[in-house]
Amino acid sequence: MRASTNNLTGRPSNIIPTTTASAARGGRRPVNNITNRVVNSQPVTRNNIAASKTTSTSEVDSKRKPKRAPWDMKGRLQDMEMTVNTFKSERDTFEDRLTDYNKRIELLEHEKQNLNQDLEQYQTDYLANRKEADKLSEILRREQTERNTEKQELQRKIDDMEYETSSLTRKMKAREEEIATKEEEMAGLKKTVSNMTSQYAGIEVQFSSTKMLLEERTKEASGLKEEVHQLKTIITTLENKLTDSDSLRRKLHNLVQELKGNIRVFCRVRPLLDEEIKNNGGSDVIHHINFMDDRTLELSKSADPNGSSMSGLKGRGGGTIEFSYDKVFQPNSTQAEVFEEISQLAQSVLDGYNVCVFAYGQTGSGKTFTMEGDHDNEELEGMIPRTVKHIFAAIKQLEDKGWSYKAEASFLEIYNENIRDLLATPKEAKNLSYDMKLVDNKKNDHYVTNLKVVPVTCEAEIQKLLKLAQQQRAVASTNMNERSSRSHSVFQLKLRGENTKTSDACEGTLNLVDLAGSERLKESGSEGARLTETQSINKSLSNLGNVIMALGQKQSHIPYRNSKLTHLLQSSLGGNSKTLMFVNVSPLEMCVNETLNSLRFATKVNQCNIGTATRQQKK
Ligand SMILES: Nc1ncnc2c1ncn2[C@@H]1O[C@H](COP(=O)(O)OP(=O)(O)OP(=O)(O)O)[C@@H](O)[C@H]1O
Repeated sequence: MRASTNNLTGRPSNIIPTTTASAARGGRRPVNNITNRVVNSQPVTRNNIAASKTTSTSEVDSKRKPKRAPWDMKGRLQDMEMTVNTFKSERDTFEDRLTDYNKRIELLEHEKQNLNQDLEQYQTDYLANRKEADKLSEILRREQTERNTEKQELQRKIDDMEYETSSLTRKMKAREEEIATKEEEMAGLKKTVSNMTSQYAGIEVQFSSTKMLLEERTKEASGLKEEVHQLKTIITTLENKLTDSDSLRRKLHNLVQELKGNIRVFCRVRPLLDEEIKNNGGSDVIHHINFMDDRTLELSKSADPNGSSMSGLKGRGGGTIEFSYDKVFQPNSTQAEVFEEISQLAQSVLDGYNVCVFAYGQTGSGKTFTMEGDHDNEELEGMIPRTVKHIFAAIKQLEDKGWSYKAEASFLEIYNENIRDLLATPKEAKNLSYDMKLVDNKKNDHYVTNLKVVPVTCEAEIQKLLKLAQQQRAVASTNMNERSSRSHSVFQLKLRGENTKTSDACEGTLNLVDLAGSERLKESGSEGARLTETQSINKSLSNLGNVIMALGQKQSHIPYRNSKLTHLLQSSLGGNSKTLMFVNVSPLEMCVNETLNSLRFATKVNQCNIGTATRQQKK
């Protein structure tokens, strides 16, 4: 156990050295004082003693007066005794002082011990304080970190707020400007309002007068309404009458057609081609043909010393002759204009009629152009593609009325009285023979054995077939035309319609025929194989004429079987069908004799009444 302490030094309170009593009384004793005191105090050493002894001996020597004679032994003994005594008393003094010093050393030792204890205590305290200080600095560090974070957070908030403040200030400024503008506007508006108010007063006056006027007009309008109502009734009646008259017109149209024998003839004169214009001195005027109106043309011919015929009067020289047809198309007529005139026929096929369209004329007169045209140029497309387009568009429209149609197409040519399938490739057609056979004995419907009949659903499919056929058509050259086509081509489209709403059904066939060139043997200058071709063509064309004439004259025997062409078209030529013949005419003056023949043939055909077309209804 440590002695109880009463001061900061930790020295036991009961041990107070005399030398430090005053310091102890004054509180904490400074260590330096002790050190100083120890340093300043004289240490008890032999030298010190000797010094003090020396001092005492000299003092004794100074008292030794007078100096004793060497013989004075007694005196000298006395002196010596006195010196010994002096030494003795000095020794005692030194011993006392030594004792004193020892005590002091003891005290200092004790004090040193206390100081060491104090030092230990200080060190312990120091360590404890150090630990405490570390703890506190850790806390302080943490606190600082937290405070820093808080400070940063607060700084951020301050920044945000500053930003917000600045944007609000900006907005406020903008608002202020807006307000100023609005105020300006308002001032303007106020002015306008006041202007308008004065105007309004004027308008109000006007309004009341207009109101009165309106009342008058309303009265008038109600009268007019009544009138309109009456007029509407009249219009409805008229419309009904119009519908009736339209159907009457159709009836009359059909009646006219019937009266005309259902054969119509259109004449088309082609324009001069570029090369021909050059040869014509750069002019496209056709001098020998005069167009009187859209139904009549006049052909003139200068006197011919060789005596070619004009009006059948051989050798009588030049003159003019007039020809009239259902329509005459001049050289500048477009394909679209021509088609417009035959579109009704296309419609008739859908209604269940057989329709036959021929193109007749000499080589190079424009038959193929009229029937097929240019497949790659929509504007120049001929009657076949246009009819097909028209039919498929009409089929689509008729769907709403409950009609659905099935269509089948075939395309053949008759060359030298032989049939060739234009839709079959040479490989497909190899070893096949094409003959005409009756579908059944009761009817005159014929079909061609082995002929490719392609079901078609759209115009595009037919266009493909037409292109294929065009590639395959036999084109032979003659003196008359390099692209002369020496065969008849027959495009056939069979349509079968059914109406789900009315249970009606019908069947119609469309025949579009591009006949071979009609030039006479003499004009064509043909020889050898060409001669045979021309003879064959002439034979079938003249037989076509014979059939039409026989039909017109209502003969009991119609010579259909005399040629493949008439045989094939038997069901489409006659009372049952609507027939149209294009007579194509060359504009070349050198071809005037052929033109005359063609026009005469067409006139004969036009004069025929081949019967009444009947709709082929199926039940
Ligand atoms: N209306 C027309 N407009 C412009 N060019 C035409 C017209 N008619 C015919 N042609 C042109 O005249 C030339 C002869 O016509 P196309 O070949 O049609 O005669 P074609 O009577 O069919 O002859 P072929 O008997 O040899 O078949 C062709 O170059 C054709 O493009």
